Amino acid sequence: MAPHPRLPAPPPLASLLEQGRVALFLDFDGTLVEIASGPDVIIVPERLAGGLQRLSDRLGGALALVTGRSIDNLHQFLGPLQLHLAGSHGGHVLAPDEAALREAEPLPEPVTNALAGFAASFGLLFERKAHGGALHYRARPELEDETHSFAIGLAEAHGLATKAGKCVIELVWPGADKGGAVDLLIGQPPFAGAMPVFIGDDVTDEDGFAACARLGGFGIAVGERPSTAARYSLASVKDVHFWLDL
Ligand SMILES: O=P(O)(O)OC[C@H]1O[C@H](O[C@H]2O[C@H](CO)[C@@H](O)[C@H](O)[C@H]2O)[C@H](O)[C@@H](O)[C@@H]1O
Repeated sequence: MAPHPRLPAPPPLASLLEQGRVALFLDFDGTLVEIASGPDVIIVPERLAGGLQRLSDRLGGALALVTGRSIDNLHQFLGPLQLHLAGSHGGHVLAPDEAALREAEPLPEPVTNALAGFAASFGLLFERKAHGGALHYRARPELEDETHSFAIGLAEAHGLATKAGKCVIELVWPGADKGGAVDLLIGQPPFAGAMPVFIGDDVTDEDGFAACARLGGFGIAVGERPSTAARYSLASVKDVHFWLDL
């Protein structure tokens, strides 16, 4: 992938750490693992979980994964993790000992049924999550507009919110966003006082970039998607792994 057209590469992590403590907030899909044709067929490097754990130790525990996936789903791919985890776009946040820092409810059943029904009718993939539900149209990109209209209408009818991403639109509870996860975690002991840095590839990561900038840190956008709130960029998942020394 070509380098980001507008944003420079970040300074090396080692040089940031020479200046003071750093807290890292890492998106998962498209940042730590390559985008694949569906949520269940991603390829997770064997060394990834161990590498994240070592990086967290290097940062004194100031590392969190902040993902749109549910935390259970993340565990299926990475195994048990002694890390802070924010799933469902920040709607559900756990400390390393699994104490809940933020909890969320499942979506109402009629909403889940409506999403599943729409997916079945149009040949889309419905991803059922603990605290949300996603319609994936990667296999039928021509249905983007129709899928978005349906999801937005359904969300409005039930007082819910939507999150749009790469070939996906999801229904979530209002207030779930990655910036909120950063705001919550930066008040926790391993993160407090450290410079926050958020790395992500998708639209939903912009809230995380903006929160870090507001808190004196910055965002790093991954890939070619133009970012409005990041200060730096890295071209690919491979470059993220290199920058993090995973
Ligand atoms: O916040 P993230 O960790 O980036 O999660 C965002 C969504 O990622 C997953 O969907 C995306 O990745 C899939 C696998 O590569 C891809 O097939 C899909 O098109 C992408 O949108 C995940 O399935 C969602 O639940 C996450 O919200």
